[in-house]
Amino acid sequence: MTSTEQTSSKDGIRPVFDQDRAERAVRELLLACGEDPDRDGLQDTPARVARAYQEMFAGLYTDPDEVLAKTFDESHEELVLVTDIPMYSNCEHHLLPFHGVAHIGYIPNGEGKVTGLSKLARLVDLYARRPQVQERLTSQIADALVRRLEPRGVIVVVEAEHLCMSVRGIRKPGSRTTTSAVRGMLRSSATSRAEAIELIRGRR
Ligand SMILES: Nc1nc2c(ncn2[C@@H]2O[C@H](COP(=O)(O)OP(=O)(O)OP(=O)(O)O)[C@@H](O)[C@H]2O)c(=O)[nH]1
Ligand SMILES: [Zn+2]
Repeated sequence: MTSTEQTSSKDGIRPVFDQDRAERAVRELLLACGEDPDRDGLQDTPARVARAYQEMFAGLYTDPDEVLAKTFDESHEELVLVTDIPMYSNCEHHLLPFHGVAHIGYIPNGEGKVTGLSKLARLVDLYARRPQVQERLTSQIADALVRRLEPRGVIVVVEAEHLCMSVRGIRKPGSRTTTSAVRGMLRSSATSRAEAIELIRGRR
């Protein structure tokens, strides 16, 4: 394996982005499409596309546990819910974007493990910025929260439109996919789960 193919044992984190290799691949793709990568408008395209992928897949190179490393000593023991976090990802099947919003709720354990609200949005960004499927994105966010905050419960809901279903293939623009991942007492207690879902549904 080359260094770029290595996957660390921890949560799929990869060590580096290989800019040269990505540029060569984009140039090849343009050639395969019958384009001339040396014509005026395309000369800088391989480098631009490579940089764009580095940015869109930046979550491959970051440890999610670092995002949640700092916690606050707050004794809050009821639901904390952040809704409508904008989310942009790329489906790993077609490398086309899927985008929408994420809603994240958790019930702290009352022993001081409360995270900063922005960290929930950072966690969405980190996992979204990888080649993904929506189901895995949703459960990875939930599982990172379980791992680091040891909360009483977690709920993650992601609503997204997949461009691979809009601009190609079945071509159904506007269709939305909703996925959820529910852990702990938000899974075991129907009342707690219903309260969280009601707050997510009634947010506007
Ligand atoms: N479950 C799931 N499926 C996804 C996601 N993103 C894309 N897909 C689906 O992945 C599937 C890939 O199906 P394939 O039959 O291998 O590929 P394809 O011939 O391009 O499929 P079509 O999109 O139906 O044209 C498609 O049904 C996509 O809609 C995702 O996040 N989750
Ligand atoms: Zn797709």
